Amino acid sequence: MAKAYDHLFKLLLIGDSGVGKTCLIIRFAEDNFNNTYISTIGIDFKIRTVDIEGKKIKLQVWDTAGQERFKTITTAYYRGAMGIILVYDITDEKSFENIQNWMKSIKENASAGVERLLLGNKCDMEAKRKVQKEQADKLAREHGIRFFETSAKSSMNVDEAFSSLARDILLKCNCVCTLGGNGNMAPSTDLKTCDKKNTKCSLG
Ligand SMILES: Nc1nc2c(ncn2[C@@H]2O[C@H](COP(=O)(O)OP(=O)(O)OP(=O)(O)O)[C@@H](O)[C@H]2O)c(=O)[nH]1
Repeated sequence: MAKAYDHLFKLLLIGDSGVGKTCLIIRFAEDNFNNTYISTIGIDFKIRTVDIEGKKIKLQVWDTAGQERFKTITTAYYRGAMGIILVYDITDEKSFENIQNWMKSIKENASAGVERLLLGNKCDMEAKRKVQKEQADKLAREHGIRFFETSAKSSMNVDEAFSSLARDILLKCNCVCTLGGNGNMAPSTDLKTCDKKNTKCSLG
């Protein structure tokens, strides 16, 4: 039977508790939004397949708990990710300051060459804005990564952000495939880099 996708990319969202990681994933995967806040316990994932450059890209998007007490569990998943999305809340200055710590955590725990993306979420709450777009633009430039302001509530830039990260991974074509292809992301060694540009991943 033909495979339903050309590539499987594993993405991970990190950032302080309450910035909207779960809501961004739900908006992206299910086009839904809920105002109720239920803090993530540990780790979870959702799936959506998108078309990029004529390829079917299955995105397995992992949601991590922002709370410090889950750090040991969540950092174990960094190494399996091809793309990591750092999220802050534009109405919460501390969550933006902490992006530096999340960057450090990526350096310590993720695979070298992992694609990163910075998101300033809750941009529908302009009246409560504490972080200016220029500040985040500057930070993103310093780290050589892309930046979007998003709203999981209004859906602004959500698809664009995920697609842009998927496109960057595809173009870079580290083309990391799962060896087992069973949809599980083990904390450490189930990934392989095939570094063939724009070819179909045969290992997935
Ligand atoms: N106005 C607005 N509220 C949002 C947005 N995204 C999330 N929220 C709200 O912010 C709260 C926290 O959202 P979550 O997605 O659960 O936050 P999280 O980052 O996953 O939090 P942890 O699981 O604790 O790490 C919820 O009450 C959401 O409804 C947004 O884009 N705009």
